[in-house]
Amino acid sequence: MPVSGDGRLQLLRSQQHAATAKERDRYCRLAVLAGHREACLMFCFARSDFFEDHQPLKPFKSHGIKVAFYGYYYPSRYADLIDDEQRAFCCSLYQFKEGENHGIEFFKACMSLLNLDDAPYHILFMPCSDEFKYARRFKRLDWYITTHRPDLSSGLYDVDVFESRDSLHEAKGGENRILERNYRITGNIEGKQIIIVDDVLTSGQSMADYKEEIERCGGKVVAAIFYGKTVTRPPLLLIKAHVWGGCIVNKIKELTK
Ligand SMILES: O=C(O)c1cc(=O)[nH]c(=O)n1[C@@H]1O[C@H](COP(=O)(O)O)[C@@H](O)[C@H]1O
Repeated sequence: MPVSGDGRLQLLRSQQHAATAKERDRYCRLAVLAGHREACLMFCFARSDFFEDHQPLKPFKSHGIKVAFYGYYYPSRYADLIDDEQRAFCCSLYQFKEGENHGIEFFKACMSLLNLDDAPYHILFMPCSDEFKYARRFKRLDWYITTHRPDLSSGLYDVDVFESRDSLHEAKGGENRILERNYRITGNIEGKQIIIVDDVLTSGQSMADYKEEIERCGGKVVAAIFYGKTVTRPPLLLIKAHVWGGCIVNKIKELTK
């Protein structure tokens, strides 16, 4: 039976207030079956285990190095489609970006996963849109590394962010955008084993570009850690196929019981 616009909205609201992940999953599936477009995204965000290639705190290889991230980042346009926990994580990520959250827990959690046993390692932070934001974002991790981590050294001052540029995600061209390098590596990183630290991993283009520049200056990049990884958004058809497929399989199971 077709579900009215009001009915679809009701299903969507129900899932937003669902008490458990199981309930949320059920309401999301119902809303997808009822034809609600936003429910597809909600379902996809609620079930990253189905739709994401990489999970938080599970290292993977990319561009020949080990990569780990702390949690998923949902851009603000998706704020209404995520749950409280996801929203709280994004909020902590914004605070990290603004230098209001020191990021030490994130750093410790991701570093311990890398299982690197050939210390010392040198930490290089990803240059961002201007030198003020760069220092504000990373200065407390720099403090933590220099005061508490004899196995590491901090390269906060190895990088000179010499001019401001637009935020990368306002740059046109998607993954094919031309990255404008607004920094130079001025410290001596020759022969050092480098771990890159950044706030968000999206396409991986910035990481690859930074790695190239670090290696041109004689460093060897072994790993990269990120506070968040931007969630991927698969085609709606794929999400619908997943939900409809599951529904059909369940029906067949019921009928053949
Ligand atoms: O601050 C940004 O420019 C930014 C906004 C955003 O929504 N997502 C995002 O990834 N970024 C930045 O873009 C860089 C990663 O983008 P990719 O090169 O696509 O992996 C990171 O340095 C982020 O700080």
